Amino acid sequence: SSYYEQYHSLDEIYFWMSQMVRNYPSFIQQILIGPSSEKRLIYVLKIFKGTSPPKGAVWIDCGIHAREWVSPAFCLWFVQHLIGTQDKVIADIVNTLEIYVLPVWNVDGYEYTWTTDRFWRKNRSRNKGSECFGTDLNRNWDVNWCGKGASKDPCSQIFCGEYPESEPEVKAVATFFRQRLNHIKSYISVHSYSQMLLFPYSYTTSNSRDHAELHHVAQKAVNVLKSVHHTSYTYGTSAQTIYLSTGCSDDWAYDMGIKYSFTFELRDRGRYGFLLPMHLIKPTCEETTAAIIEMLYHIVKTV
Ligand SMILES: Nc1ncc(C[C@H](C[SeH])C(=O)O)cc1Cl
Ligand SMILES: [Zn+2]
Ligand SMILES: [Zn+2]
Ligand SMILES: [Zn+2]
Ligand SMILES: [Zn+2]
Repeated sequence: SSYYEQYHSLDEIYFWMSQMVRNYPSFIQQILIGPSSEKRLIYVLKIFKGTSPPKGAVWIDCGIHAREWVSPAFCLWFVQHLIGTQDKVIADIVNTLEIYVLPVWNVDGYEYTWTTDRFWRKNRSRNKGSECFGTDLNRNWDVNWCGKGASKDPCSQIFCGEYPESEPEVKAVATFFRQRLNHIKSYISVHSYSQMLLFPYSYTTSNSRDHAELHHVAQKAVNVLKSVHHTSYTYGTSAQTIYLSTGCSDDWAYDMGIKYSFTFELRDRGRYGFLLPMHLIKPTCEETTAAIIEMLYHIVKTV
């Protein structure tokens, strides 16, 4: 099976990124956004094919949670698809918007799942006064930090960290966003598993002021997704659809003014869970790509 139908180690993904930049220097740039807590480098790829200045940017991150391996697999697939396809809709999008893709956010945790513990979720930072390592990078954001759905226990899988943005992986992305606030129009975070498309809020069950539009975009995306391989997704606000949680990246982005803020939970619903077999990478990436292109097409019409 092809390169894009396999899971790849961190070193392989670093090599893949350098190859993409080398092979498509006019379309792809590599941006170093900061070090991880173990001093590995965190890179974002910027994809743009336009000749006139971009009308805005969209952000897609993968691998915030280490064990969710299909997420980085999707980011690699998606970049390859943006570059390799002749699709008119995609051409329109990459000629108008810059696409920022972060293939592996939690680099230390991802490496750890390859070497030591396949089910690790958090990053690998040391916690003062505790034997337990790691903070949940999706509970460390400065938005109702460490309230419901997060824990102050360093040994918890949803440990919120010492303080908001205490983790270098979070600080790097937050800084990147603050430098580009009016430029970035959409935030999409890719997780697994449960087959859900979620949007703010997760820190309250109330609807956001943009609920109707976000609901519309999610509904369209889920319908397009289903049309590819008959995969059913649920969708709605995080708090109403899964659980209340605080300090999440999508809520932070939304409250910073990035209206089109979404979290994907890819396949499956629990049969394989985080251990999604390689032969399901292709259908998962095909359906998710179709859904995200539908969303970006809606967004590109609004800029
Ligand atoms: N805003 C959010 N959107 C989705 C989720 C679910 C993921 C599932 Se891996 C998580 O718990 O971090 C959690 C939050 Cl806080
Ligand atoms: Zn996750
Ligand atoms: Zn609704
Ligand atoms: Zn099918
Ligand atoms: Zn629409």
